[in-house]
Amino acid sequence: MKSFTDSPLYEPGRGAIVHVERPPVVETYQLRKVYRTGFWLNQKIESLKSCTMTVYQGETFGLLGPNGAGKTTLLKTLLGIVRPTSGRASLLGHPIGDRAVKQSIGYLPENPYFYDYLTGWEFLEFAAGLFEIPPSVQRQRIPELLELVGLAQSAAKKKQMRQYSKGMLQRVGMAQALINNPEVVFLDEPMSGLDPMGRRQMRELILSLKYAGKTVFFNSHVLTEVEQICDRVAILAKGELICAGSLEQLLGVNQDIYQVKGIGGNPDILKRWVRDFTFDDEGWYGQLQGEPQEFLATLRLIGAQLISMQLSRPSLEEFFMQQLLKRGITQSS
Ligand SMILES: Nc1ncnc2c1ncn2[C@@H]1O[C@H](COP(=O)(O)OP(=O)(O)OP(=O)(O)O)[C@@H](O)[C@H]1O
Repeated sequence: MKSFTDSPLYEPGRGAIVHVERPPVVETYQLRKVYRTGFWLNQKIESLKSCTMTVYQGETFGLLGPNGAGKTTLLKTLLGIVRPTSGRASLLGHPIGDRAVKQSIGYLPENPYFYDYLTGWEFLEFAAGLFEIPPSVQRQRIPELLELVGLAQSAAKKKQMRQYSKGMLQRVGMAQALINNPEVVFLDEPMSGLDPMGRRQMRELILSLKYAGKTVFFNSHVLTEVEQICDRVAILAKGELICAGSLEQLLGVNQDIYQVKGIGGNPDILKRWVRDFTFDDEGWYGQLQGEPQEFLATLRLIGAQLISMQLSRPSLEEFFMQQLLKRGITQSS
């Protein structure tokens, strides 16, 4: 597979240059963050190294990377929670940290702290109060949001949050991130701790935000979900942005390799045509080696039936692992 870094769209250190007509919402230029730790603050941890990237309006953008890559640091820097050591960044055209922008952004932290003794409803009223949303608007918006995130009104009104499951807390957190009807939503590991059904609902919710024209920027380890919902992704490793682009740009479509699946026929003949030939109750499958037309003619001759034949491309997970291995990263920190 051709690496994205070989493509003309890629400039080392600058990530992808994608010509999109939409205005940029997030822009960073050589952003760097060094944490100082230790008793004398004499130990340095370089969490972000010269990070330059752009996220455009209306995009669903996924930031990927192993543990300790610097994803949360980047998100917190954009939100003005962490001060960059050097470099520049802007959010909705304003320098990061500008208070005027905070009205237009929503944020779901990775490990949110909720007030245990408040009900979900009371917590949302509290969050709405921070944005000075009038009570009449709150009365309409809170039930709408609860419905959107799939949390029952009765649970939100009656139960204190210390009695909530991880999934319920994540839903309240998401409702809180949307309370001000933000233009840009930052989600740090939104799928974490959710069961398959919860992940699916979160995925649908993120897609509904995208269709509503919001820009969604999220960090995730769940690459299969990212592959299904993101317009563009970037990979961060050891504080460095190693690539960024749309899934087509990063994964490409390998024109030569077809994944084939079928039933029947003589396995000995099929093995000559199908690499990694595998056979189970549902039939046989593998990668076609040879001319598709000749293969189809052979199938007719041996009485086999083709179920599917698709151009293959690596999954995002395979691409992700390749990129890390290329840089000698075999373990997360
Ligand atoms: N407040 C801090 N003080 C010192 N070091 C920090 C601080 N916050 C993060 N770090 C370090 O910076 C590096 C990047 O951490 P960060 O949390 O940004 O990574 P991450 O990609 O979000 O990881 P994860 O996927 O595990 O959440 C790590 O080595 C971490 O230990």
